[in-house]
Amino acid sequence: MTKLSVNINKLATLRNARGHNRPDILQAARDIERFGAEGITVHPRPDERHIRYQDVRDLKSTVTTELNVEGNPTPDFLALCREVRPEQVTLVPDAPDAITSNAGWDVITHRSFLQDVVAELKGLGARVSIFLDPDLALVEGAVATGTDRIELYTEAYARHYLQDREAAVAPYRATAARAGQLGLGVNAGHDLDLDNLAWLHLQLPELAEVSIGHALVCDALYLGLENTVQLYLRQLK
Ligand SMILES: CC(=O)[C@@H](O)[C@H](O)COP(=O)(O)O
Ligand SMILES: NCC(=O)COP(=O)(O)O
Repeated sequence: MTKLSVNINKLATLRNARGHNRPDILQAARDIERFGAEGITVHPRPDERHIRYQDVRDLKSTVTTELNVEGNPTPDFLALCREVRPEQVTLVPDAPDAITSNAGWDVITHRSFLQDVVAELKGLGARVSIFLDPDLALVEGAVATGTDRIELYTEAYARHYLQDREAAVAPYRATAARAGQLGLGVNAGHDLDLDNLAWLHLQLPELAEVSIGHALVCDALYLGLENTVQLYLRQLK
């Protein structure tokens, strides 16, 4: 079974557009869980342009499924993880000014750094996942960090899906299969949507979790949040 973790960054973007608390992202997280999602994902960025560090603290006592906190393990981010102890931490090598995540880890170059970070986070009780490009050559490097899971960066899959879905998914299928053989769990995320999700799910039997935000929140503007969460869940059946 593949779990759906809803990324609520874009609800915080909307809230931050005014100085008030509308939409209330804590209430939204509760509702998203009530509508059937199995996790809530947030990606606090250093400029706090959407999710704020205080949101992560507040979400920890609100979320009853699993809180997945994504980010680059800077000293501030690690201090937040020590305080909040999320169920899952997804390490993403973002530059502070990145518009959105745009690459997975170079797990070879950063092996020793990642080993230290993964060990500390696991010591806090978190499951750790490492954001990774779909590249077979990287899987053993990911194993060497001690991570529990990888999160496959699906931007390229989403970009090529409509042209040739078989070619688009092939590197993901191979990378997920290798990860599974080596004992790593497999998550996926970035630009997944109602068009491309079912095919990825069908082709990757290892897929434990998808985290989806941007497209899901856009769809919710037209379809409503409850209906949208359920439509995404249906793609994972
Ligand atoms: C890690 C990842 O794939 C990202 O998609 C991220 O969580 C989204 O962040 P933004 O909402 O800031 O684009
Ligand atoms: N880890 C990916 C994520 O949380 C959401 O990415 P996106 O759906 O906003 O592109």
